[in-house]
Amino acid sequence: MKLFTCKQIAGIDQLTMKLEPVLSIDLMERASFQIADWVIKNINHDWQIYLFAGPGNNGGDALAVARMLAWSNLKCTVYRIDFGRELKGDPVINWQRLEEQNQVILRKIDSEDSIPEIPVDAIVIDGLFGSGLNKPLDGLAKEIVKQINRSGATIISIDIPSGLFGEDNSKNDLSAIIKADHTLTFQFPKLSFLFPENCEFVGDWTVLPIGLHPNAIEQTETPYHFLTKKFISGKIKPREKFSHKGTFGHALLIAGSYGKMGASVLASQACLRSGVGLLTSHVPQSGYEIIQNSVPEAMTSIDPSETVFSEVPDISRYSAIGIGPGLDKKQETQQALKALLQAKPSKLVIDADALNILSENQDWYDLLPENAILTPHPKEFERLAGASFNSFERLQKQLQFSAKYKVIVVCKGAHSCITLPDGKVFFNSTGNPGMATGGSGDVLTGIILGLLAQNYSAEDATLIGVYLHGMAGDLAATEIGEYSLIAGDLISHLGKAFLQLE
Ligand SMILES: NC(=O)C1=CN([C@@H]2O[C@H](COP(=O)(O)OP(=O)(O)OC[C@H]3O[C@@H](n4cnc5c(N)ncnc54)[C@H](O)[C@@H]3O)[C@@H](O)[C@H]2O)[C@@H](O)CC1
Ligand SMILES: Nc1ncnc2c1ncn2[C@@H]1O[C@H](COP(=O)(O)OP(=O)(O)O)[C@@H](O)[C@H]1O
Ligand SMILES: [K+]
Repeated sequence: MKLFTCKQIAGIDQLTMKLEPVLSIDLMERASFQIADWVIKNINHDWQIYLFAGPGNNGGDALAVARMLAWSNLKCTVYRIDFGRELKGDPVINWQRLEEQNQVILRKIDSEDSIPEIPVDAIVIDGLFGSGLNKPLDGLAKEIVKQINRSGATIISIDIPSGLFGEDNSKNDLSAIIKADHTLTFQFPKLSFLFPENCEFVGDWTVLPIGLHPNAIEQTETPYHFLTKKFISGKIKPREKFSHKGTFGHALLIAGSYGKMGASVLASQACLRSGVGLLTSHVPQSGYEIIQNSVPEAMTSIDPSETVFSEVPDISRYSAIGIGPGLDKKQETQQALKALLQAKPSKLVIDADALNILSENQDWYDLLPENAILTPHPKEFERLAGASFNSFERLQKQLQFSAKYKVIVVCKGAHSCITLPDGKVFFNSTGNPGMATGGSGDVLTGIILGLLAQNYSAEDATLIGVYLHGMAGDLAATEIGEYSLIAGDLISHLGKAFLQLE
């Protein structure tokens, strides 16, 4: 699914009106109906509803929603912010329709004194400002936001929490943004919803389709995408009847050190469960029995060192290489990593300590082979590319890094963010907080490695791997819940995740 900036969404709205064609007031009616329908189905009908309407179309939506809720006999009061300027366009029509309906109490807020007290057991519907916000809220608007946030009431924001920008909030006033429990957003999630620091404003979010025109969406170019099941399913290759283990590649995994062999075991198992033909796990001598016992399907390559990775084996036999989980950062490991990079493997996934070593030797970045896949969590990314003030800024750094070194970067998190050298960005839609547990990342490395070895392109191996990993986590969580989920459960649910994609 494509994701757009607020400005682009306004353009798609306009194009929809022209192409469908539909009048703006009717599009607003359609959008508002979706909101009202969700509210009617999801809230306690005994509760008082306080609707706050701003001066633009977001306010227009709120006015239409109030009228629709009154049809179902919900108890609504509308508070319209009055900046002393006349309402224009569709909000005027919706105001008149409310007056004619005469079932909703109508109030205006023109000073701080007229901001209502809101009881805890009320529902607030926030239609103050939407995607047309052009500067941080201040004055009366900010005071209303603060009063709503203080109330403890359940807050439902229309389209976007008022005060939040759809993309960059680096310069925003964070005390002037609605903290919604639910955000009901039209057609597309806004980019800012995918950044962890905005969770306190956005709450749970739901996308409500409002029938924006497919051609308008198609015509509008964007680098941003949200991974969907349909998109990923289309990339999975069936296994041919006469295929054999040679068809599915031979992966080399360089992982584990004394005391951290679990990383190698988890990544090896995940790699095998991802459909690879053959796997060789390169381990230090002390890891030999562990890997043989825990992953009998894997072959082994034994390092001369008793405890760490210190020497690159002959890599010519392997179709893809994964390196990093549990490696440690000893001097000999650092030199061996450098030697591996100098050998220019054509398909490479780099994780964990291999990334940490890289970030301590930044002059090696130029050695990164084209289309290498780097899978840092945000802290590892910070070590690689420097600190960022927020996720939006981090995304810009990530895009620069991908473009400069021609590599794919996966910044892992609740919505893992994938950047490609050509500037495309993909946010993951699968996964859950149960996956915030040691070893989850090692499993991801194994999955991506397995797919790479099977000759998926670096881009596809990354997109499929990230999506599948989260999906395995979601399947595991439905069975055992998020609390007890451990990395091994991701591996045992990979098969079911593949089945869902077929
Ligand atoms: N365009 C369309 O056809 C549709 C738009 N929809 C709604 O329309 C919204 C966008 O509407 P608008 O573009 O009118 O924008 P908004 O409703 O977000 O508000 C824009 C108004 O607020 C003022 N404003 C902006 N920032 C301000 C600030 N910091 N302090 C005080 N005033 C400020 C602007 O001058 C303008 O009058 C969407 O979020 C969505 O809720 C929906 O009705 C669906 C269809
Ligand atoms: N709250 C969350 N929601 C979805 N996925 C998550 C969440 N927390 C962690 N994950 C996923 O779990 C993995 C954790 O990786 P990482 O931080 O490298 O862990 P480790 O180093 O312990 O293996 C990532 O793929 C990340 O996307
Ligand atoms: K809003």
